[in-house]
Amino acid sequence: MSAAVEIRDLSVRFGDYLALDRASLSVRPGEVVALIGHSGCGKSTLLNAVAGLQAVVGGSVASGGRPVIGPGPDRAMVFQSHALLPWLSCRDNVLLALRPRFRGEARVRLRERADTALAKVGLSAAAERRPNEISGGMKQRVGIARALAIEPEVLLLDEPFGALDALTRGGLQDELSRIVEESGTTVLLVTHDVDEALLLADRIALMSTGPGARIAHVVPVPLQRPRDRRTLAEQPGYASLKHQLLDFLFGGQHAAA
Ligand SMILES: Nc1ncnc2c1ncn2[C@@H]1O[C@H](COP(=O)(O)OP(=O)(O)OP(=O)(O)O)[C@@H](O)[C@H]1O
Repeated sequence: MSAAVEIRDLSVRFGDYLALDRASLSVRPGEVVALIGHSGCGKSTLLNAVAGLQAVVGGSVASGGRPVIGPGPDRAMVFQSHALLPWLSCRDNVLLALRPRFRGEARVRLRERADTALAKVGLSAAAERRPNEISGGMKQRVGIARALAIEPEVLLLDEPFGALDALTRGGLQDELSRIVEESGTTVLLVTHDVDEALLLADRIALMSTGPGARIAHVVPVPLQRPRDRRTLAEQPGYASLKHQLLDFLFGGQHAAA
């Protein structure tokens, strides 16, 4: 079976600055891979390249065995800022993403799809509300509903909970974990949060610091699922894994491998 996402020797340059230098990562179908690394190392750049939003100077990205040459309905991105249109209701924001994906489907069917996606993230009651009438956490949920509604093969999450308070973030991480386990969607998640990575990921890709960043190590997370944040730390291996990740981030081992 081909990889869900295959990043091979990817290089990205911004003028004189070589941000990524031959970065490689393979994500298996249904796998959740978290990408962590220092601020500015190139995590978003890598994710944007997978989304087809970033020009590259070398290497390749494939999604489901097909070369990525631009954005496509097989990949959906959720950004840190929710990027909702303020004049549309939550439902209409989701519908906007759905229409080009399911062209030709009846309005009533599209609406059903939007409402199912909103229900998955617990927002049925807010379907008619506009973004300025809901909280930051709810806006981020709409962003996730919008991404899920197009039934992508790969969900690309760029620090989706970074702007939220700890309590809201925890709730959304639990929801995401449940949704991903139920749907079997492949996920590539950029995060700064080691605990988030350990809660959600099957493997954690550690990115070296730029210029010339690449994937320095990939660490498996063999913790039992379903994972519960309240008992996760008691699982055997948790403490040493967390240690290893913090060591990488703060122990000076983050230079290019
Ligand atoms: N459009 C651009 N033009 C010039 N330089 C850019 C551009 N986008 C990113 N960079 C540079 O490329 C490097 C990688 O940026 P990127 O946003 O991918 O890092 P990141 O790891 O996602 O950072 P953070 O964790 O802070 O969000 C940084 O040094 C950044 O300044």
